[in-house]
Amino acid sequence: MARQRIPVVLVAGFLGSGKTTMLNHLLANRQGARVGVVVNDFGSVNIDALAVSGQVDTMVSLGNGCLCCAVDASGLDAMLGRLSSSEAGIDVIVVEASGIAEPRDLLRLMIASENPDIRYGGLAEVVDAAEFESTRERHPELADHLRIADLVVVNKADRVPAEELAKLTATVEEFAPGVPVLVTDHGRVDPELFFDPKPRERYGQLTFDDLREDDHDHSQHLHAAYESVTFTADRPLSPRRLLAFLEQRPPGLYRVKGHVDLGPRSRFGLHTVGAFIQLDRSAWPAGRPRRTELVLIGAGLDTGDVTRRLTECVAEDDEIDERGLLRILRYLDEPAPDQEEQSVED
Ligand SMILES: Nc1nc2c(ncn2[C@@H]2O[C@H](COP(=O)(O)OP(=O)(O)OP(=O)(O)O)[C@@H](O)[C@H]2O)c(=O)[nH]1
Repeated sequence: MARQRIPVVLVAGFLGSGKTTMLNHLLANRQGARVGVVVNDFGSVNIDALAVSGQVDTMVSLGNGCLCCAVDASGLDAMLGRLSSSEAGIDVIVVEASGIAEPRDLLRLMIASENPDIRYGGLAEVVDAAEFESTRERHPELADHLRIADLVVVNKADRVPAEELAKLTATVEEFAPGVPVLVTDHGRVDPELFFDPKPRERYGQLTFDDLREDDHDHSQHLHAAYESVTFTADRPLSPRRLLAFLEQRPPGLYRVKGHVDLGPRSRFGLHTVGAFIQLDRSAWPAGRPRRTELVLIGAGLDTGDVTRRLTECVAEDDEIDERGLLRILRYLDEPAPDQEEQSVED
């Protein structure tokens, strides 16, 4: 069985854009998922850590200094190592970048990590709608940040008239073509964009969440809308066409999760966040039908178009496209040669 890797979500944005507010919203609405948090704070007063410490399950602070100044990934890796250990029982890790951290450096640190228990869960860039123009003037690198984001959260929509907001959103989309943009206030984005809520355990001991039930912030349950598409196919997909779909993803597509049938070998788990694609290989569970089952999530998605494009990925014949398979296997997480022998043949 393939390991369940823990997604690591990066939350970036300039000072005061609403990162901590969004983090608090995610924590308050985590619906049973256990969230680990890494806060990259500055100075001696750990304000961000204090703001979230009331709700978080496991808190690891980076202490003084800027994460992006670290020469290698060892600092972050150690933090992620502690949070991803099986004893911690964490389902998702959120790294809140400091208001002056370079998201690109953070992303590099994350991707360079050799921790086998985690996977990249996406970079959300939080933008202050009310301060967008002035931030852009002071920090021209904002355009760069938007481009590398997997999801842009335009926050503080309550502080800007609708017309201005529409103009601003169009500017963001110009900077970051194809990147989904969610407009919200007080960081109210749906946690499902980042992690999967867990069904609450009803038997046995009370869970940590049951004990903390009263802490849940019911006033913040509204959140910015997104679309999702479920796609299933009983015939294998063409690896070549699926790869083309993933590499030229439909505008607004943020996340893909599920598993795909690419011909008579293994079952491929598929996770994508923005442009990041990861496959892992496992055997088909006994007694379960071999079929592709995917959930696709995005903002501003043309759901009909997504379904149509995926339907076109279904292979026309039973011939195995070995070359196409090789190309898509570039995204395989563990291309260990001996796995070939372990795969289940029809
Ligand atoms: N009106 C309004 N205020 C907001 C919204 N989101 C956050 N705020 C406020 O904006 C201020 C900054 O929010 P934070 O969440 O601390 O921002 P941050 O990005 O974590 O800030 P740094 O850690 O300094 O980079 C706080 O006073 C929030 O209460 C919003 O949507 N609307």
